Amino acid sequence: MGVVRVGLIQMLVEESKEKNLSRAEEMVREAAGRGAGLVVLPEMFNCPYSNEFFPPYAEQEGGYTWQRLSRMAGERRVFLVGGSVPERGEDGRIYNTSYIFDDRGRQIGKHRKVHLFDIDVEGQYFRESEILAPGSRATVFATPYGRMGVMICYDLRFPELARLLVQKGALVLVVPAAFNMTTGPAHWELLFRCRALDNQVFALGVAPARDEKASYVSYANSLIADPWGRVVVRLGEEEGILVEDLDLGEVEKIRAALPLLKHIRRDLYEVREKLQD
Ligand SMILES: NC(=O)CCC(=O)C(=O)O
Repeated sequence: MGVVRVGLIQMLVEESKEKNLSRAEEMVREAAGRGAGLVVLPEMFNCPYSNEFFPPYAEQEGGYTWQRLSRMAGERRVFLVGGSVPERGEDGRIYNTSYIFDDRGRQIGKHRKVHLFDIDVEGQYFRESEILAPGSRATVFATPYGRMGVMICYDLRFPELARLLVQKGALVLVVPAAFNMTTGPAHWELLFRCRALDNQVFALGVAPARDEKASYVSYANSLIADPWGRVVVRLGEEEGILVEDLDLGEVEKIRAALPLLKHIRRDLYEVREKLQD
């Protein structure tokens, strides 16, 4: 367990996949140049966040976007959580998928969004389930700094999934996301602080920059919450990169002083993974 310098990429997502990939590449290069060892991209970073775009943008694992991500990680020598992209699964269904690479460009993890974003609140309607299929696994990956878990956006609202990741050893929750202008101001920071505090971990939220002209407007505000439940740093609505050192030793220190995870009454209740495929 050590100190990891993270780079959170809050990039503008446009309609052109090629431009999005080039922008991601540039910003990953900049984050690496500033010493980041782990870099994170936002949800659907290569594709506008809208159901109509998911099928034409979907690619299979190992496809063009995957190869570009692998190259970014390997060339820049960073661990890379490749935001998320529409994935065409082996079953023909489309998933909202995050690929994770080590600093040699080798895939070391893959998370398919488990909870699909189907909401109808005043100011925001979305139904991912009309196009996307849900994943069925809790994803943790190993780094030289410690283990980390991945959730994609709406997944963050489910404390059971965060707890499963923590039970599997995650010290950091990495969350590529794209909240909107209704739920973002109300819940974004609160959710990150809660998941960080109730699991005593770092929680990283990485969103696209805000584009008022898009059909779905990202709240942006990429941020880091620490195991004490504080927001350490936060961006605004513009494009930018958050580079920050996380001392993962803090997790152990805070857990020793305030032993929440030890005080769980496993004789009364439990969170358990049920694998489905
Ligand atoms: N892309 C998403 O899953 C959005 C989640 C969101 O905005 C929320 O309020 O939850």
